[in-house]
Amino acid sequence: MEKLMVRGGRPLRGTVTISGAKNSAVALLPASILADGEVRLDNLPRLSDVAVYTEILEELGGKVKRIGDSMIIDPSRMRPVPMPNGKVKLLRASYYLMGAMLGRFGEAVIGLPGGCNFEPRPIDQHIKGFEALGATVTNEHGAIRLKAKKLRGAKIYLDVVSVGATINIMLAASRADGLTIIENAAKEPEIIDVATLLNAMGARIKGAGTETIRIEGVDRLHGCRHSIIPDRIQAATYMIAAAATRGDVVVDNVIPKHLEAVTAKLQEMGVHVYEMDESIRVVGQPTYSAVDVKALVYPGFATDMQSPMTSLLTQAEGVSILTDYVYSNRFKHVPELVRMGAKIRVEGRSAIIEGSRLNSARVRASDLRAGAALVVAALTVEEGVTEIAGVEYIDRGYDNLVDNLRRLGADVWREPEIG
Ligand SMILES: CC(=O)N[C@H]1[C@@H](OP(=O)(O)OP(=O)(O)OC[C@H]2O[C@@H](n3ccc(=O)[nH]c3=O)[C@H](O)[C@@H]2O)O[C@H](CO)[C@@H](O)[C@@H]1O
Ligand SMILES: C=C(OP(=O)(O)O)C(=O)O
Repeated sequence: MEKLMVRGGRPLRGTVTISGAKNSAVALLPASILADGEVRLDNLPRLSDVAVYTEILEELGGKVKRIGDSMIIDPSRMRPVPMPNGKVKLLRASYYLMGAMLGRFGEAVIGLPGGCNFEPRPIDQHIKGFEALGATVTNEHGAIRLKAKKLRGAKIYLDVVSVGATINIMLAASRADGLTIIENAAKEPEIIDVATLLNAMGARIKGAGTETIRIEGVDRLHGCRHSIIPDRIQAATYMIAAAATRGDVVVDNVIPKHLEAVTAKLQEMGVHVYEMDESIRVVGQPTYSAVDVKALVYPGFATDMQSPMTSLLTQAEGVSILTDYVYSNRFKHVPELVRMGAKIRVEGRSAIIEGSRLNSARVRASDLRAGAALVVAALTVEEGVTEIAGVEYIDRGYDNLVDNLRRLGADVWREPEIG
């Protein structure tokens, strides 16, 4: 285990290039299971979640070749190996194995997912979708067994807007007989990315990115080449860190449209933000106003950005209220920020944040974005070194974080965590 050491107080300056999106990559990798030829993914991020998923594909019998930031997956010899335990427990997105294996083999046994458990994260809508497509789904001691002789298209209305359920149903329905319609679908850019890959493989999916997705099932899906969209959450984190340190950073290789909610909120606080074609420049200012933030489904302010945003709001004058309407309890970063001197209290699904000066401390990341929040907070601290344990969570979702921050002028390094 390692910890991250941060000597803060230096404004971030320069350019950071954003990698491909984690939440796309962890859906596109299992989507390759559905093809009968080679799938090449470009702009693949270097993340522990991607490394674990690659090993899972190999355990299924896939041949995987990594060339720089690309990966070629040959799924032709894959088998429906049961995976009740093991690597599937290490990440949330292992649930996509259910939809992809059901689509390709008509069967799967997959342990309930792991990953960041900042609160209970049910998968009832995924299961409802698979059952509507004709699968039998049983929970056997914490592993989900799925079986279907033939999947049939169906109309599925999601009770809650769920990214994972929308993608999982798209994966299985691509190989079903007839038409599937998902109503109340999630609209996140990663869903469009998965639909783009599946369509390049020969699927017939329309409406991804809207609340109604129509999937006409096909008999076979073939290999293809696809470039993964930029990671809007990593990009938002650097934007927030640039503002928090009163720096001047160009965040490059982004789709500015995907970041509109964070851009608008930063501008409302008084941060100067300039959008270009494929980059965004963030210029920090000496003072910021308090603002209210509501984390919502896309195109709202993403829940994954709310923890780093909490850290930035400690730098504003006055009281900000941040409410998470997606995950009501996603506030495990708050006690750690309080340890650093932040004045924050949690009431129901809101964090009430008073502007305050932060100090260095020993803190622990309990999940990926809680870790990002602690990094942003630590970068603002004027004196001393902040020690952030739990770096393995941060490694799930930030490509090359230490080098990127150092290139921007931060004093950051990793050390072994002893004891
Ligand atoms: C790998 C991946 O892409 N992870 C993202 C994905 O997670 P994930 O796909 O797991 O999140 P969902 O969009 O499914 O969850 C949204 C809300 O719906 C609830 N729900 C979800 C499914 C279900 O069957 N039943 C149910 O009640 C959840 O508890 C949550 O309150 O979207 C989240 C919300 O944008 C992000 O925070 C995660 O980074
Ligand atoms: C919660 C997250 O990821 P996951 O769903 O993979 O745990 C995240 O990316 O912030």
